[in-house]
Amino acid sequence: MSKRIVVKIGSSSLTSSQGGLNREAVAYFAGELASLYKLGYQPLLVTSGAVAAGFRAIGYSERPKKLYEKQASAAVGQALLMQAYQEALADYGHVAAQILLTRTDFHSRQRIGNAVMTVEELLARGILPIFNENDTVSVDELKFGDNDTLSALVANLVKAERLIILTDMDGLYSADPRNDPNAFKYETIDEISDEIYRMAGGSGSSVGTGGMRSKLDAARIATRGGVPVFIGRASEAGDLTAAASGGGRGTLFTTRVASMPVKKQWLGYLSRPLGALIVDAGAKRALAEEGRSLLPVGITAVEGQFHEGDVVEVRGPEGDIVGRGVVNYDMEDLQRVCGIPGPRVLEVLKDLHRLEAIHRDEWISLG
Ligand SMILES: Nc1ncnc2c1ncn2[C@@H]1O[C@H](COP(=O)(O)OP(=O)(O)O)[C@@H](O)[C@H]1O
Ligand SMILES: N[C@@H](CCC(=O)OP(=O)(O)O)C(=O)O
Repeated sequence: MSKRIVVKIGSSSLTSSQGGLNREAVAYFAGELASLYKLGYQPLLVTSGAVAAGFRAIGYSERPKKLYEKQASAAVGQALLMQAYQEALADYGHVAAQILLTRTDFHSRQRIGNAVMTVEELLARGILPIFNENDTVSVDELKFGDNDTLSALVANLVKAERLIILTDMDGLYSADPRNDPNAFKYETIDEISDEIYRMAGGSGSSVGTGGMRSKLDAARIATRGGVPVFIGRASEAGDLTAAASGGGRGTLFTTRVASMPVKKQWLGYLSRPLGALIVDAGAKRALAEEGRSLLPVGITAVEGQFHEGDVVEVRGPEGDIVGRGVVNYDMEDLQRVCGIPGPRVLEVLKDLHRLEAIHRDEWISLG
C-alpha cells in the first residue's frame, strides 16, 4: 500500500488578509502534491479557505463574523477553491474530489463508514480527495470551526503515515512569535503536556481561526491514534516532500502507539455520549490501568438518558474523565443496580444479557 499522507492547508496559507484566493499559492501546493505522487506517496488534502476565498466576491470588506455571512461566503468560496485546485492539479495530470463533512457526520458510524469507503475508492483510482467542513449546513455549536481537528480525524481514519499541518509559522514556538521576539522553536515533541499547551495561543492572522492551540488539539488526536504530526510551513519547492520524509521546516510530534482500530477511534473522538457513569477509585483503576471491564458494583452514580448500546462517558470520583464506552444497560436498570456486587445484580434484574456495565472491548481510556 502506498504511504498515505494527509496534508492540511490553513486559510492563512491560501488567501490574502483582504480576502480572495492566492492563485500562486494554490499552484505552488498543486506542484508540491504532484511531487508527493511522484515519490510514491498517496496524498489526501484537507483545505480551509472557503470563507476567506468567498467573502470579497459577495461584497463583504472583511472576513465576516456572523454565522450566516460566513456560510454565504463559504458557499461561494468553496466552489472557487475547488475550481482553483482542479485547474492547478490538471497541469500535473491529477484529478481532485470534493468531500464536505460536518461534525455530526462523525457521530454516526454508518455515515463515517460510507465516507471511508468513498475515500478508499477514490484513492484506488488515483484521485486526490480534498476535504473541508460543510460550512453551509454546520450549526455553530457543532462546528469544527477550523480544519485542524478534521484533518486529525481523517488521518486516523485512513491510517495515514503522517499528518502534515501547514500554516504560516515554521513550527511551534515557546510563545506566539508575533508577540514575543524571544520565542524559540521546538524541533520535536514526544509528549503534548499541559506545559506545551500553555505555549500555544490562538490565531494571529486575520483569516485563520484555530491558531496553534487547535493544532495541538489535532496533534493530540492524531498521535493518540498512531499518526505522527508535522506542524510547519511550506512555501518553497521541496518543502512538502521534505516534511513528508522527516525533514522540513516545522515541529514534529512523535507517537509511540500503533494505529488505533476505527471502532476505538469512533468511540473516543467521534461518538456522542448520552450520559455519564461516575465510578469509585477501584473501578477507575480497573478500567484505566488494568484493562478490565466495568461492573455495576464500581458505579456510584448514573447521569443522563441512555439505552443499552449507547455511548456513555465515565468519570472518576473527582469528576475527572476516565474514558468512554458502550453501555450494556438502560439508564433506569443501571440506576437500580449501581453499587451492587455481581451475583446480586442478577437477583434484581432477572433477564440480564451481560453483567458488565461496559465491556473492555467496547471501551477507550481518555484520562
Ligand atoms: N506558540 C506558538 N507558536 C507558533 N505560532 C503560534 C503560537 N501561538 C499562537 N500562534 C499563532 O498561530 C497562528 C497559526 O494559526 P492560524 O492563524 O489558525 O493559521 P491557519 O489558517 O494556518 O490554520 C500563527 O500565525 C501564530 O500567530
Ligand atoms: N471551513 C472553513 C475553515 C475556516 C478556517 O479559517 O480554518 P483554518 O484556516 O484552518 O484555521 C473555510 O474553509 O473557510
